[in-house]
Amino acid sequence: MTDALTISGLRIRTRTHAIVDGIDLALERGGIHGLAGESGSGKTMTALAVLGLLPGSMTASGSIRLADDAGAGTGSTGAGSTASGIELVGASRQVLGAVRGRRVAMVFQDPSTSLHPQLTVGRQLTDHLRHHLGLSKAAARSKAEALLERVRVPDARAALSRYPHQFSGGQRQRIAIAVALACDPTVLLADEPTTALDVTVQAGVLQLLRELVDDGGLSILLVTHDLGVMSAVADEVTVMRQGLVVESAPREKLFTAPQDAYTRSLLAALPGSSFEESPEVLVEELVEGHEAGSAGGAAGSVGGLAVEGGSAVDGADDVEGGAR
Ligand SMILES: Nc1ncnc2c1ncn2[C@@H]1O[C@H](COP(=O)(O)OP(=O)(O)OP(=O)(O)O)[C@@H](O)[C@H]1O
Repeated sequence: MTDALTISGLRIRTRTHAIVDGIDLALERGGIHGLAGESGSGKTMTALAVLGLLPGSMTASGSIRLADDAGAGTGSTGAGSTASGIELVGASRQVLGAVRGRRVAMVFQDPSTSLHPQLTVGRQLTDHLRHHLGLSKAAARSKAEALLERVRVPDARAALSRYPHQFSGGQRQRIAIAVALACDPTVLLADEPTTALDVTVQAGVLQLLRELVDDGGLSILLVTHDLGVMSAVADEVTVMRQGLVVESAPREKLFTAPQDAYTRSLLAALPGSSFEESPEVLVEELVEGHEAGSAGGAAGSVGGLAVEGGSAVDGADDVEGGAR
């Protein structure tokens, strides 16, 4: 398999109707694939179907194949694993259990979903590492510190002793990403990972996702209703509407020559210029857009993003109330 994840003819149904009605999507290895579309179009259910986590009232059919990379992640998933990948639709609990967290991890809009409020960050990370990877206490602590450094949480060693509420929203999302990366997954499903964040920290988290992919070994399916977010970091973008794919294209093509009328209407709703080649340039544009957008009321889009200050990744998030 050349793609990290290949979705073909995916259908998700309730007893009465189709939520997702036969979609195809290929998540390229080492890329960020944006899944965009209006609320209710089926983006989240598509991501949940990858991990076999759909609500009990829904069933999935079609195919979701995860590349079965030799040496990737933490080893073979056993049953269900073939040369052409691991089929996840209809997979057994054993296969899904081996894939979840270890080969495919997920981060959500609200980082509290994956962080226990009454346990220190270090305890959560080390428990996770010891349970899944069987590391010794010392090795787990050392890897936990390295993970926090990888997601650019300042003063990683001290951060291990703190509780989630002692961090700002942006830092908490970074910690949730660290937990997700603990077992070196090959695929990260990120569902609106910046939507709940203050405008001053969104771009920094997006830039972190870009860096994690560029460092190698990780591919990201980025679910968001916000095409501005897509323009900043995605390599490919798939646009969904009412359970169907309306358009799928490389970022530049989608933003400069959208083929579908619905995509064009989404782009027309973006304030100002929304596409540039370089994420760094975009981060600057996003700040300018935000400043202009604050006056013009361009809610929830390109105009709502800004850097975190300093290195454009770290800094303001802390200043705003990071480690206290
Ligand atoms: N537990 C559930 N039972 C039945 N239908 C559901 C359930 N959860 C979501 N749905 C429906 O499934 C459809 C797709 O929802 P989904 O969450 O995938 O949309 P989305 O594109 O991610 O939008 P949003 O960003 O608003 O979450 C929606 O019509 C929603 O109402």
